[in-house]
Amino acid sequence: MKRIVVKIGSSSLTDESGQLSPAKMSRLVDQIAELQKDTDCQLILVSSGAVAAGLGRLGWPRPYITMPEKQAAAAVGQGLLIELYQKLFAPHGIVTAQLLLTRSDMEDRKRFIHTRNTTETLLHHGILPIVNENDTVTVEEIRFGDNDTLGGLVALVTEADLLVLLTDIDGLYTANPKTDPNATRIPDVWEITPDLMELAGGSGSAVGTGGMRTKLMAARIAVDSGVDVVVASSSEPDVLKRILAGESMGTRFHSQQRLSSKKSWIAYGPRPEGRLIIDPGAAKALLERAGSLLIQGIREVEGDFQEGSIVEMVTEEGLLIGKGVVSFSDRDLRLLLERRQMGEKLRNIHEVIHRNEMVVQVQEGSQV
Ligand SMILES: Nc1ncnc2c1ncn2[C@@H]1O[C@H](COP(=O)(O)OP(=O)(O)O)[C@@H](O)[C@H]1O
Ligand SMILES: N[C@@H](CCC(=O)OP(=O)(O)O)C(=O)O
Repeated sequence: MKRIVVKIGSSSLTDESGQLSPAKMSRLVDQIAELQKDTDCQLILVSSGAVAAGLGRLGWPRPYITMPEKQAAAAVGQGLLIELYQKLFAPHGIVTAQLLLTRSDMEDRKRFIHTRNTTETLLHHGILPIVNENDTVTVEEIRFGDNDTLGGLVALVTEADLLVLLTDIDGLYTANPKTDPNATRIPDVWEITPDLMELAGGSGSAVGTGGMRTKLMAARIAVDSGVDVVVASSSEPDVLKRILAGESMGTRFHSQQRLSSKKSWIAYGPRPEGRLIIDPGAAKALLERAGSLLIQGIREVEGDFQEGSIVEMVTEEGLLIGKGVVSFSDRDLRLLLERRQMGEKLRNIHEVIHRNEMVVQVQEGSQV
């Protein structure tokens, strides 16, 4: 059984006037329904379009709206979006479910697991989850900000096999083809390097958010979690079926390894609440011997955090070595460092971050 997350961008769901396009949506719905019925695939849809649908219905001009107006438009539009999906999926006998998530649902381990359990239950009963950001309640601190990142995290939560980002362009190009006519498509990506990130620009349409840049960020989350990613054009006939049949379409980002679900969550779920400055010996043990972080390797403690919080491990030169679940609060760690300074050996203190609870970054953005 294959599990596929399909993310559809606003431009693929709306017409030139910015309103939801039933014609575009039904073409995509028919493909998803066909896959769900005729293959052994489980599908999860991440759909944008709430803001566009709301603005379209209300007739508000996009360039002049405030954040509360955008959120109000999303509240109107999300209802319209789901109503239309339900109407289009019903003739196929498919029941849909709406999941509205915020960043904090991914940061909190319990809420992350509840999201996973709910999704599993829906899939088990053959119900199609349709996910969007809960735009109405999100303030900057708890926003994903774009649905590409949300798609990457949904692929991580659901331990998907494939993430398909459907958009208005047939993949990643060497430059934004809307501004550079010499740009050529890149069919395969084996490593998302900083140079590749440089190629990706912002959105090319009035309704899109993030452009190719956020698609690459989403691809990084997914490939690090062992999920292949395809960026392809939503208007290509039978695009989903052809991708699943192995046809080379758009740009495929190949995953190299599969981190455990817990490690993927540590890497991309929560924001770190503090930093541990570690010495060169500890950095070497983490990078070369996959060791745990011991109290002896810590030089300094920064931030306010509790046992169980996620913290970063950084060298004195500022190089980020990794992230992990810390076993002590910042207060207790500071106390232990003071006691060490006073000559105590601290031999009976167990790991500050256990190796099973950490993700080590050998270079920016890649984990082992
Ligand atoms: N290097 C690039 N290759 C392809 N597209 C790019 C590139 N840089 C920027 N883009 C832009 O990204 C857009 C797709 O992203 P976006 O507008 O956010 O769509 P969506 O609403 O589907 O998420 C393309 O239409 C294109 O203008
Ligand atoms: N949550 C927003 C989507 C924001 C977004 O990322 O849009 P897009 O770049 O079109 O995928 C909405 O439903 O309008």
